[in-house]
Amino acid sequence: MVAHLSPATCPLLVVKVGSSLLVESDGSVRREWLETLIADIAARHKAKQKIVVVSSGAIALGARRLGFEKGGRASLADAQASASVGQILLSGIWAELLAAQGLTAAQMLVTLDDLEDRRRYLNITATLDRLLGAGAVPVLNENDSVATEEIRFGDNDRLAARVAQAASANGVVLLSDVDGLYDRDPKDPEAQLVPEVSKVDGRIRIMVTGDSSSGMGSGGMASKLDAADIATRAGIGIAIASGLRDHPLAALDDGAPYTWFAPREGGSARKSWIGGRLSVKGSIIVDAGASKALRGGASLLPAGATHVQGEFRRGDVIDIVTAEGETLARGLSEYDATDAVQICGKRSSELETILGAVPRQVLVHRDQMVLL
Ligand SMILES: Nc1ncnc2c1ncn2[C@@H]1O[C@H](COP(=O)(O)OP(=O)(O)O)[C@@H](O)[C@H]1O
Ligand SMILES: N[C@@H](CCC(=O)OP(=O)(O)O)C(=O)O
Repeated sequence: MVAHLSPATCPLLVVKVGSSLLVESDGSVRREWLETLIADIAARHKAKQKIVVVSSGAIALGARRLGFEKGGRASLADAQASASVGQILLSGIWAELLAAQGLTAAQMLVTLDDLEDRRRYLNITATLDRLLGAGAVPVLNENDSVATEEIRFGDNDRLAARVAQAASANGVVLLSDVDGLYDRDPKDPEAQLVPEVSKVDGRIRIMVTGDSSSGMGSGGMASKLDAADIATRAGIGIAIASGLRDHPLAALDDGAPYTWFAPREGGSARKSWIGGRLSVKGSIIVDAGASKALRGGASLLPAGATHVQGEFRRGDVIDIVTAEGETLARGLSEYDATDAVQICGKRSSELETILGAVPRQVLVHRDQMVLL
């Protein structure tokens, strides 16, 4: 098996399947193709690789049955109603086809909020762990019918990366309608596949254009790069590969091309959870001295802060931003914003006079902070 994704190097793999692969343009399920993917999953399961599936397709499937236009994406209400109809069909198909291979399907529908709230995140972790331990194949999707616009992932690429973190997976494969990341719009005949990426930076992001090309998915290549950034920071490698072939996982073993985003060294699970958080409640602007200290691994002291923005509570995730506007770090605030405003720029010895009791000397502790 291809080394990056073999059971030996990757005992737990997340497989994400895009809408365009699962649903035909007439709204029917690509059942024969899905049977070939599930045969690949069963082969890996037999080789002792645990698999978690992230399956899109609920909105695309449901929209056609409700007679909605624009693939059910004309409004949030359409998308939510479509997802309700589509999800029950989608889950049924996964359960049926996995059972045909002797595998037990387990459905989990999660929202962005579920993965961003620490307690619920840990609950998801525990459930995944128990299911995988019992030999089931968890099939996840976003709980589209309840998630509001503000708390939606909207694409399953980033969801797959966050699920990989929650499951402590070793690798992710995003199956799409393209062989991987190209160095420019893949419609350009000069476009070349990028086989490996060590860091998702501006040089990589500039290669990507537009939204979903199929019109059925939502994220396009940009959300796959976001997913790659989240996963690799958590020490999880991620592949973007084509699902247009039958047996798409076996095809990788037989030499089909793909783009590999290598996992980054270091970083604890807690820190990667902080770094991957998508909803940030506020920010603290810091001076040049604090920027330097933070880059050197120090905690953020009130003395180095110049401004506080947003309304956050102690324990919320905030960004730490330089005077030039660069987001330097993300971390858990030790103070409510109202208190943080008062101690901004003050020396440690002054804190008690300002706030009365001083439970903590730092605004953000280095153990609760990740440099970006
Ligand atoms: N540099 C690029 N390399 C590869 N694909 C790109 C690039 N820029 C834009 N794309 C587009 O991104 C599409 C994949 O995203 P999307 O349609 O959302 O897939 P899915 O539904 O599988 O999540 C490709 O089909 C391609 O048209
Ligand atoms: N949760 C949505 C999928 C979101 C989405 O479109 O994802 P993708 O096709 O992977 O870009 C659904 O099931 O329809």
